[in-house]
Amino acid sequence: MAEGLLVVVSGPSGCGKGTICKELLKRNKDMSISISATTRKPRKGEVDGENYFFLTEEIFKSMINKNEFLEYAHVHGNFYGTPKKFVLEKIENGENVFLEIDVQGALQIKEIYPDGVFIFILPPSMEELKNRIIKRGTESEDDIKRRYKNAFEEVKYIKKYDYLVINDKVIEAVEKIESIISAEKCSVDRQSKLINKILS
Ligand SMILES: Nc1nc2c(ncn2[C@@H]2O[C@H](COP(=O)(O)OP(=O)(O)O)[C@@H](O)[C@H]2O)c(=O)[nH]1
Ligand SMILES: Nc1ncnc2c1ncn2[C@@H]1O[C@H](COP(=O)(O)OP(=O)(O)O)[C@@H](O)[C@H]1O
Repeated sequence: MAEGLLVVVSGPSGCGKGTICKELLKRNKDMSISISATTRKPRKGEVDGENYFFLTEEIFKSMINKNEFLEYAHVHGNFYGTPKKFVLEKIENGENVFLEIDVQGALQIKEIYPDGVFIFILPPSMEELKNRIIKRGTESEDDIKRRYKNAFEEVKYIKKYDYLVINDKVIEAVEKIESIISAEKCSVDRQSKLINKILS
């Protein structure tokens, strides 16, 4: 069986990564999303084991020591990491897995898994980004400032990614990502086993 795709989605806070991934999962039953671990405190309405695994710094660090993360990074003052087991099992099983992670994590994944598909999301403008973070209403004023400032650092890494999707209308961004995945699945490199089978 062909391996599933590992799809990395990054973008500044408030650009709409979460919204887009949620919609993608709703529409595509063969996709799953990796649930990250974090030391950030849960936002109102966030559920442990659904949005994130909310951990203490002590437990997070013990997972680092046990090599249980595919990648991890310190972002906006908290630790975030991708638990290894879930992602590797799904991919081996032929399923497509999304990682919604920051640029530091994406670069680590690129080193160990260059076959991944790397997508960067941008809002239509930085003004709109600020409006979206404010409108979401989940962050303190200091955190909004920090996330907005970090956005300008994160966008410096866009060229490390394979694709850029602008999230103006959610549904259009979702459709673009679905098209990227369809095209990637048709790539010659990813189909060498199938080519051999057909030609044998
Ligand atoms: N490296 C890494 N970054 C992550 C992971 N999970 C989430 N992030 C990133 O951490 C940042 C903050 O996430 P979050 O606190 O949910 O805030 P949001 O981006 O404003 O929704 C975002 O850039 C996420 O993509 C992870 O497992 N690893
Ligand atoms: N295309 C869009 N147009 C308008 N608002 C959006 C759009 N995409 C997301 N939002 C809103 O912007 C806010 C931030 O989106 P979210 O998915 O939480 O971003 P991220 O996960 O990148 O931090 C949310 O309130 C969400 O409803």
